[in-house]
Amino acid sequence: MALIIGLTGSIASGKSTVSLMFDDFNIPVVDADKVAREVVYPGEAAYTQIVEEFGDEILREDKTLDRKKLGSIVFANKEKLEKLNAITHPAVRKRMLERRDAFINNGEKCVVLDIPLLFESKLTHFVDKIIVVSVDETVQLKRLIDRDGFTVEEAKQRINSQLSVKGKAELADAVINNNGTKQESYEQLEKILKAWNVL
Ligand SMILES: CC(C)(COP(=O)(O)OP(=O)(O)OC[C@H]1O[C@@H](n2cnc3c(N)ncnc32)[C@H](O)[C@@H]1O)[C@@H](O)C(=O)NCCC(=O)NCCS
Ligand SMILES: Nc1ncnc2c1ncn2[C@@H]1O[C@H](COP(=O)(O)OP(=O)(O)OP(=O)(O)O)[C@@H](O)[C@H]1O
Repeated sequence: MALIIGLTGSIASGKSTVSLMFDDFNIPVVDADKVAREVVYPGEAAYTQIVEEFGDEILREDKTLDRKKLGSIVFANKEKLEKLNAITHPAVRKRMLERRDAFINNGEKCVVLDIPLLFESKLTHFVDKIIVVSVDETVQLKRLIDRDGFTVEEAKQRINSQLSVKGKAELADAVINNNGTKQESYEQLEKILKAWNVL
C-alpha cells in the first residue's frame, strides 16, 4: 500500500518550495495549482464555463485566461470566488486522482498531493498523512508581496480567502516551520519522512 501524503499550507507559506524537495527523495508530487492551470486551457470544459460566467474581459488577446485579472475579481468577492471554485474544483479533483492512481499503479510507495485548499475543500480523505508548511503571518505577507508584487491590501485579501496558517497547523500530522532557511525546512522534512518510514 502506498502512503499518500497531503502537503498544504497557506498562500506563500512555502508549499512549492517544500514540494520541490521531494524530488531529492524521488517521491512524486501531484501539484493542484498546476492541475488547476491545465483545466482552464482554452478548449477545456472549465475554460468555457469561466468565460460564460465572467465574460470576455477576463481573457488576454491570445484568448488564454488573464489570471491576474480573474484573481483580482474573485479575491475581492466571496460569491464570485465560490462560483469559480464550483467550476474548477471538480475538474481539478478528478485529474489529481487520476495522476495519483497512475503513480500508485506504477508501484510508487509514496505519493504527495500538494493541495493549497486541502482543508477548505474537504479533501483530507484523499490522503493518509498531512504535512502543513507554516510561517508567521508577517513573514507570509512579506514573501507574498516580494514574490507577486501585490499591495498590502491585495496580499491580505488573498491570505484571508483561506483558513489561517495556525488553524491548518492544528489539523496536521506534521508541521514544517518555514520561517527559517530553506535548508532548515529540508531537514524538518527529512526527519518527518524518516519517522513515517518513507526513507
Ligand atoms: C484565481 C486564479 C485565476 C488566480 O491565479 P494566479 O495565477 O494569480 O494564482 P495561482 O493559481 O498560482 O494560485 C496562487 C495561490 O492562491 C491561492 N488560491 C488559488 N485559488 C484559490 C481559491 N479558490 N481560494 C483560496 N485561495 C486560492 C492558493 O494558495 C494558491 O497556491 C487561480 O488561482 C484559480 O483559478 N483559482 C481557482 C482554482 C483553485 O482553487 N486553485 C487552487 C488549487 S485547487
Ligand atoms: N525558507 C525560505 N526562506 C526564504 N524565502 C522563502 C523560503 N521559503 C519560501 N520562500 C520564498 O517565499 C515565496 C513563497 O514560497 P512558495 O512559492 O514556495 O509558497 P507557496 O506556499 O507555494 O505559495 P502559493 O500558495 O502562493 O503557491 C517564494 O518566493 C519563495 O521563494
